[in-house]
Amino acid sequence: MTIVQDDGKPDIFLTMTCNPNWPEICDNLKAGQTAQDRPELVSRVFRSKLEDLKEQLFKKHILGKVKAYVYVIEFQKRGLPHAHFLIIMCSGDKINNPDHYDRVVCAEIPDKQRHLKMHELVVSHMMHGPCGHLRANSPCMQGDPPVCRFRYPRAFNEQTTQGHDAYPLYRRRDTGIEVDVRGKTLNNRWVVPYNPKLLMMFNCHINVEVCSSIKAVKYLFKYVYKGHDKQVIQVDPNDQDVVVNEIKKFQDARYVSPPEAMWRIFSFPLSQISPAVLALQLHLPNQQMVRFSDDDIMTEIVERERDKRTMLTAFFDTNRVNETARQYLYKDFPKHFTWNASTRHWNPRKAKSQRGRVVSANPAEGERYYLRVLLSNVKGPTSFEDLCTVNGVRHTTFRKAALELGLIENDESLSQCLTEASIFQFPVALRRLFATIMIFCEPGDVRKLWDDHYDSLSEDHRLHYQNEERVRNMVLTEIRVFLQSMGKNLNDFDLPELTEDVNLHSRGFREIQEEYGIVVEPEHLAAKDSLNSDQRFVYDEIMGHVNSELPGVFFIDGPGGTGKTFLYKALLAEVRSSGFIALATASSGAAANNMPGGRTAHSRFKIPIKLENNAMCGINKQSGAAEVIRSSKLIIWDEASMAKRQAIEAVDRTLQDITGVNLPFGGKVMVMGGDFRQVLPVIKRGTRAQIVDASIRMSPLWSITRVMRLTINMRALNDPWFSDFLLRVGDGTEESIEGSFIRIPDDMTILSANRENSVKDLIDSIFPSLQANMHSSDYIISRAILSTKNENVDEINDQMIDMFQGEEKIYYSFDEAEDDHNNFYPLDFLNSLNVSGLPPHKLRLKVGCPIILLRNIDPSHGLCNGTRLICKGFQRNVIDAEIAVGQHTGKRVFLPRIPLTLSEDDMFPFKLKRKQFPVRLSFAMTINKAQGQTIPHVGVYLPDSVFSHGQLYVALSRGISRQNTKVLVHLAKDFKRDGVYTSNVVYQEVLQD
Ligand SMILES: Nc1ncnc2c1ncn2[C@@H]1O[C@H](COP(=O)(O)OP(=O)(O)OP(=O)(O)O)[C@@H](O)[C@H]1O
Repeated sequence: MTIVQDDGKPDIFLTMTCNPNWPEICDNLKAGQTAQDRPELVSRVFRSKLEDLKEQLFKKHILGKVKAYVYVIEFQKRGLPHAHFLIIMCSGDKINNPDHYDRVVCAEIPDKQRHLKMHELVVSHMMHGPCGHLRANSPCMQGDPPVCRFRYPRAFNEQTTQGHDAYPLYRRRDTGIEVDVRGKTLNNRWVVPYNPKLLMMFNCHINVEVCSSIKAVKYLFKYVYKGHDKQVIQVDPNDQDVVVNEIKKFQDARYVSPPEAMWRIFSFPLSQISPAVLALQLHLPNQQMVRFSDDDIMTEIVERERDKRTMLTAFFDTNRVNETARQYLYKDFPKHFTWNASTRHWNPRKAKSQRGRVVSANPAEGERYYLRVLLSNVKGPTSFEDLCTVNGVRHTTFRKAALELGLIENDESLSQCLTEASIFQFPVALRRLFATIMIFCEPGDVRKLWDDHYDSLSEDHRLHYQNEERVRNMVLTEIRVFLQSMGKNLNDFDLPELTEDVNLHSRGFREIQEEYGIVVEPEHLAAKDSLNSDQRFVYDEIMGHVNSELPGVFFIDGPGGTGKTFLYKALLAEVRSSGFIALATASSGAAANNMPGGRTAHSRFKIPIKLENNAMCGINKQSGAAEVIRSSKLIIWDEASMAKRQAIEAVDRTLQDITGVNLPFGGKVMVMGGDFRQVLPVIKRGTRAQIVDASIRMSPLWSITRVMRLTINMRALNDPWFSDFLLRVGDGTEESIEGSFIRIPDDMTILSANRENSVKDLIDSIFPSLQANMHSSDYIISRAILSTKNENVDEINDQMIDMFQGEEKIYYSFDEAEDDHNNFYPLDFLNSLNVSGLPPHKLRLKVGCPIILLRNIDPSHGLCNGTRLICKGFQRNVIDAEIAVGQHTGKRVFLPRIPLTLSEDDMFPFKLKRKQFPVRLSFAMTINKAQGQTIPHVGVYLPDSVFSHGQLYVALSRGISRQNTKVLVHLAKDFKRDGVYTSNVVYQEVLQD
């Protein structure tokens, strides 16, 4: 599954068409013959060119290192042979942004004077059409009115951008270059995208496109569907130089159904495809397949077959007598045993391993399906009965056993979740859980859940009040608050009516009440007296504006650790303690959680997800959301450097509209803060220029913003050398070699002679004496290892949970491909997907281990994407956890399983729905998730270099000292220098004034 872990996306789609004028063809034609008269010659030459092309692509890595590919060759009955390739690159060479697209693909006609040969090749092979009004009868013109089905002529385009469908919109500048093709004048709008090197080498039509979505796979497999001639699959995960001549090893692909083939692309490394996959029999007890002829007698058949072993029963038998066999799943058996069909025995394997696949079963088949589910998860069963026995209890059906093991979903799971949570006896947390279930878990019958669990939901109130109605109203009122903070109303659900508002303070707008309800911590109020000189200056300036009701737009520019959050807390406490409203917002939930009453800017201002030009936020002028803004004396927006300027501009326009004041942000005192050295706004597959352009610094608002700097690093106060080093890394001024490689000080590095040992060394240095400290939340939460990619993070988390003592709880997700009525995507395939942003299928936890939340469950109560928690207890359908960071530290919460789907639906050609607890382990986490957090003992694990602006700086600046920050870099083998170097990406253009 390495490919999907990368990001699951194929990178390049390439089509090569035979050139009938290749000398290898022309020179072998007899007088008067054309290529069409010699199909066998054409086919031979084309295949040999194809071998050359593969050599270039997969051995010489001309477009980057290739991890896997699949191709289809079409020998059309008429027309020229051609081949389509779908190529997946190795993780370091993934084609992820338009700058990279431009290095691989060109869609312009080269200048004739400067690149004559290239110019001629493009004109001969890469110009589409003409079609449209230039040639209405071109075969590509279809529909009514007819349009070119390849959408030529394309629009001119100054720079490459990401299109909405599978392909990017390549750069096609209006250069004025025009060429004559088939009697018409064409320009860059007609160029079929190509790769210059390949075009030069192969002198034929060779279309190269970057696939930015999996939808391209569907396109490719259309050809397999059509039953065309051949297709070959190769996946090479270990980059072994396996010499395989697929042309010789054609496989008739007509019988491979497309999803199955896609599944193979995603599932199997080459070594596992090449030997045929052994289909493992699957049958219920005494229901194996039996062969007989028409004249066989029934009783004899039964007698003959009764004791005949099948692969499955022989698997049980082997497990009974062979202890080593018991460590394998049925599907993995062929890797270690060979099946002897005549003796009907599994014998220990001596030769190369083989891959097995249990014959598929559809959920509609009932028990056979559940048998398969059990076999896919339970190791070493010795009989059908043994498979049905869970924790010593023998179940009567496979379904019940699978249910008991948590492998399939219980229809009653939501009700059980509440029952299990009620055991912990935290009625407030239970009410929050009830609201969470209503919002996220799609319960079928809310009223029944309410009725069944009312006693536990109301337990605490019933102790104090006798009046039934009042108690019910109190419970409902509280649930309403949770619902409202998540943007929903009580009336949206089938619940009893609230007959009296028990909350006497809730007159007026809820948003206003909430703000007035924020408790000012004495510690924050006192913070103004311990501000350093920089902080004091900024504080006085801002409070001067607040007190004199003067408008003002500020930006507090401070490197990580210079006390921005500390200062915000002091400002918020001061304004609030005087009885005024101060709104605390931040770009990320994690940063919002660091401030009392903090909300994400998106939820506070209702910023639209799609930010068109001149967008406005979705706040109604008469609403509480508008009123609370109008009433506020101060607005803070932390991490504004991470927000898109279009979002900030939308807030500016909206505030002017709401307040009716024609001044920036409606004349409010707006305090933004952040650090441009840290991660910038996320633009999916954006170019460097697009990312930079999205920064607030590029906004017209920047010119009226007063920038104030904090320079004293309070986090690393005791280690001035370290804070200077961090600044040099962030500013990109640390001395570098080979462009961007900087040296990590020797005492901060972990030596990486051997990958496995060095990872262990890193873990030991960040989590020393783990066994003795495992149950100290402070110890656990003050440490983390950061890395760039999920796969590296998973590697560490897997090791750490093994090291953690205590009973392991495994939660399996329930996965489905939505609307997959034909069961095209087998469950094992869905389960095997490990996708960033979704929890794993197999979630392994232990009491005391740290986890990180992957969704905004209830941001105003501290449960947002990125919140770190500590596991306190497990039930089958609920996790009991404690918030471990931010304002809500110590709060107990119950987490239910919730259905999660991928926000990017172009990741797979189907919609994956995974029902799982929305958490991952967080001994290790990605650098982006750690932004804004102080992690006193921080490890930075860099098996690959960082790839975006500010990542290395964010990782290092989570720490507080050189001594407690450790970096592990896996250096390239050919890197021959003293010391450890790693790449540091800094976009200078966002740092310079
Ligand atoms: N004036 C101060 N007195 C004492 N401690 C301070 C002061 N200012 C900041 N600190 C402490 O320094 C550490 C870093 O401060 P803070 O988290 O506010 O920095 P930041 O600029 O918000 O960092 P980042 O950008 O990385 O989130 C915190 O532990 C904070 O409590």
